[in-house]
Amino acid sequence: MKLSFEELQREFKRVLVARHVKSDVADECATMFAQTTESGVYSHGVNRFPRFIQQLDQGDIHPDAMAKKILSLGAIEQWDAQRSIGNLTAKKMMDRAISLASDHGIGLIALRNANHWMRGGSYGWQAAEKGYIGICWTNSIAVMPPWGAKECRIGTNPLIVAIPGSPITMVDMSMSMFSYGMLEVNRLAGRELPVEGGFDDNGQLTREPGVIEKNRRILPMGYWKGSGLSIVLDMIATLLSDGASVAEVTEDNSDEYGISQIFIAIEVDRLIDGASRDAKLQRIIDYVTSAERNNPEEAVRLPGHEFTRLLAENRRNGITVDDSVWAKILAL
Ligand SMILES: NC(=O)C1=CN([C@@H]2O[C@H](COP(=O)(O)OP(=O)(O)OC[C@H]3O[C@@H](n4cnc5c(N)ncnc54)[C@H](OP(=O)(O)O)[C@@H]3O)[C@@H](O)[C@H]2O)C=CC1
Ligand SMILES: O=C(O)C(=O)C(=O)[C@H](O)[C@@H](O)CO
Repeated sequence: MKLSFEELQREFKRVLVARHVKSDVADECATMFAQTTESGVYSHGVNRFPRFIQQLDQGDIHPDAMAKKILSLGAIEQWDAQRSIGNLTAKKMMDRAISLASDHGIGLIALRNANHWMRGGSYGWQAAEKGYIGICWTNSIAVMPPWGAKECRIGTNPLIVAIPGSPITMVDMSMSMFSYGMLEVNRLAGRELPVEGGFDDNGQLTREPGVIEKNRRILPMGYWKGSGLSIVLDMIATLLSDGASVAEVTEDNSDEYGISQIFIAIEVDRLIDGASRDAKLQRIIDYVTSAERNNPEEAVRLPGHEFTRLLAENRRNGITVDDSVWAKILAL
């Protein structure tokens, strides 16, 4: 089915207000879920809303809580999210990193006790829209086996790197070959994965999303490389925030809450003039996209460059929402 931004936002807000979330908080949170969906990231917008409500109902998320600053070390600050709403707090933390970067050239916020932030790319994009390089990542509960193992011991810990420019270039990627959200998108559409995404119960590589969602033998992106990167991202977030690691979240908590996140903003405009910046970026873009194509029908593209088109299409034609997902939300 097709829905408008307003229909999505109104329904998300209704569900939140019905759970006694304050009207202004519900409004902002609903707007972020609707914006993520409208941008084409269905996995962590509309599709993930029922899971967010489940965590709110369980008491994992504290809707009245506000993040509080713990300490300040020049361009670095440590904050405690106090289990507040993940997407709202992440937005505030990137704003704070940008403000530090405008004073120091770079700003880094390490956040503990946080909740799932949904689309990590929202916060990288937020920095890039203001002219800053945005880098952020989060840890998670253990949902992926480390390279060589069968049992989940590491997080999908997505890493986001966003570069200001026209258009913004941004990688927003899970440390697994596919995020669980993208496995769900493919399963709901009845599609096989374009490449192997994990192992089946017999230890054979598989493209069946449903099998991997069930057995959780998801592949790290780049095999051992994604496994290693997931581990060091977890270590940095844990140390700088003095917060919980994937091991602690998994062994000590009843679900995925109390996680650790990093938000970095870096100044660009005082290091290079605008015309040189644009020319250098354009040269990179042209060089990459003019590579001889493997498949003549498929253009070579840069990450993040599709969002402006997707957003315009969704605004023009309405936003595609899976019927079963919407039915679940209407019943909340
Ligand atoms: N715990 C958490 O918070 C988690 C959150 N997530 C969120 O899930 C969402 C989806 O993540 P994930 O499934 O890893 O994303 P994808 O695998 O869909 O994409 C990963 C990256 O690869 C880029 N890309 C994909 N195809 C191409 C291509 N043909 N050419 C160039 N670049 C390409 C994407 O750019 P483009 O966007 O332009 O397609 C994106 O930057 C993210 O928002 C992520 O933050 C994921 C895991 C855990
Ligand atoms: O992978 C995802 O998608 C995601 O968003 C996650 O947070 C974790 O992998 C996990 O919570 C999925 O159950």
